[in-house]
Amino acid sequence: MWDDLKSRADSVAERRIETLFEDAGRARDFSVSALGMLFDYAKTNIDAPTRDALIALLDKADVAGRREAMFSGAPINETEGRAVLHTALRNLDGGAVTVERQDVMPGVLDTLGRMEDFARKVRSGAFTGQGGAITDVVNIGIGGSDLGPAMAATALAPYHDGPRCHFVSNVDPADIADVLASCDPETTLVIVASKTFTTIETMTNARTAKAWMGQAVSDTGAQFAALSTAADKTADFGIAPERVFGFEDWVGGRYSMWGPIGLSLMIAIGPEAFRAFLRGGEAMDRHFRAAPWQQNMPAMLALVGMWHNQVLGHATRAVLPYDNRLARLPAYLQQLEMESNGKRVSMDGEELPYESGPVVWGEPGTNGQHAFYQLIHQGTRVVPCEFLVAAEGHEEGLEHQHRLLIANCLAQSEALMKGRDLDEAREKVAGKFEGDELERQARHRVFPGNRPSTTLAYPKLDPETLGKIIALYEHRVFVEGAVLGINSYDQWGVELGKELATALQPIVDGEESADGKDGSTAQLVGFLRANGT
Ligand SMILES: O=P(O)(O)OC[C@H]1O[C@](O)(CO)[C@@H](O)[C@@H]1O
Repeated sequence: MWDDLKSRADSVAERRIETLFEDAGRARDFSVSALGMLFDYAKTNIDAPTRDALIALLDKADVAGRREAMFSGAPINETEGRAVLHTALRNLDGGAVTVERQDVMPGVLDTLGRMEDFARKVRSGAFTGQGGAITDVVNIGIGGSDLGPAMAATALAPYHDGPRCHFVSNVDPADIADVLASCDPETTLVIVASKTFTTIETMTNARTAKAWMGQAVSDTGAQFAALSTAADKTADFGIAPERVFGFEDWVGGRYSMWGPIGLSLMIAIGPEAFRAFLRGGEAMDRHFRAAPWQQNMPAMLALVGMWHNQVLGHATRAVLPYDNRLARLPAYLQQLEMESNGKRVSMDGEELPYESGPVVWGEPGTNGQHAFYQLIHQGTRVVPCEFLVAAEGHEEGLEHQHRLLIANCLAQSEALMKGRDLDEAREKVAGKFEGDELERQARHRVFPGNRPSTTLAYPKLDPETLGKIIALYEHRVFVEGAVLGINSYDQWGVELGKELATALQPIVDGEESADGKDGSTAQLVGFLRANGT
């Protein structure tokens, strides 16, 4: 199958994407419309037979069967023996979802209710700090316990009507110091977000926050809440059970923002808006389970990605939101996609015969245009681009600026596809240069074009739409993992560095010698210790 796709790739290598638009129905046929959103992949070199061959991958890998295994609570995270049920966190209709014959929904809905109750009290001032109503919420967490709520808090800024919300993740003391400098300990709520409650960065920052608060507040524990699967450890930290919001190990860290890990977001935007976010995710779940593959947005998003990465060999993918509030989306997707599908062996431990998931990176437009788009348009590598754009912004009276933003987004995908040939480039410089110099100058102005991109267009970045977009990307990762035979739900690749950091700590502290370390590491320790550590 992969060989068939590779030979298709060879046969279309010289074809210009724009020639595919000789078919007047191309745009409609090579798009998916669902849930009020439009995913347009017409500006790729995928034709109908290629699409059929890609869809065949789904059937070969029994993606439909695996999808139902996931939704029904089977332990599809096979290396850890766990179910994968973040979808239960947004299953607002509460229909039974069973893990080991136990319906998990009563627990999920009970925790959601407790979160809403707490969020309302914080927002209304019924829950206070020593100095009165809470003015600032500091979420301390890292990876999945940070990126989701931090990304969404930025995305949904127009919906914030609660206390200010801050996110601390890095063990670099600069991170927490900068945040705490703007907060009053007497009116700050600290939320320690950690699935395991052992992550060294988070626990170190939590202790720092506790010490900071302790200088002004007599009962610091009363201004702390915890989001974790480890109730025993949250108790040891001194956080009362009524402010501990638990979840189960079938929620992966990078899939966890729909449940307790979303508490800081819920406090910022309110429980009703948070429910709208959940409803968006739930709607995407229904779509993903029911839509035939060709009309299935997550499936087609995944297949287009695999065509570019595994078949054509484009190693990276740029995520380019023309929506400034999605500034953290690329970072969020880096964890979601690269921690999930950045694996070198398949589920059964065999080396993958193809590339794993791509490198994902990006920045909002139009900023990126003035930074790295040069390489995207004229560099030697092809970087498939994923544009996101809203039909409407939130800024009344500035609609003309939003239209300018849209024009820029559409212009980029058009420029990537069409490019500019040497004749056009010559015309651009004719009159300014002559002879050989004209030729030389013209060559610098050639855009090869034929560079693929997709665009996800949606009405407006409101909570429900954000929920749809995030669930769309989650399911894309699932489909890609299922086709590649990867376990998308473990992350052993983060372990080695953690273990070595623990072993290096006493060496950096000067308590142990660096003898026995490699020469480079020993030299760096020596330099850093000699210069201030
Ligand atoms: O929520 P925890 O347990 O603190 O983990 C934080 C992050 O660390 C990781 O386990 C690995 O870095 C991520 O998967 C996770 O989101």
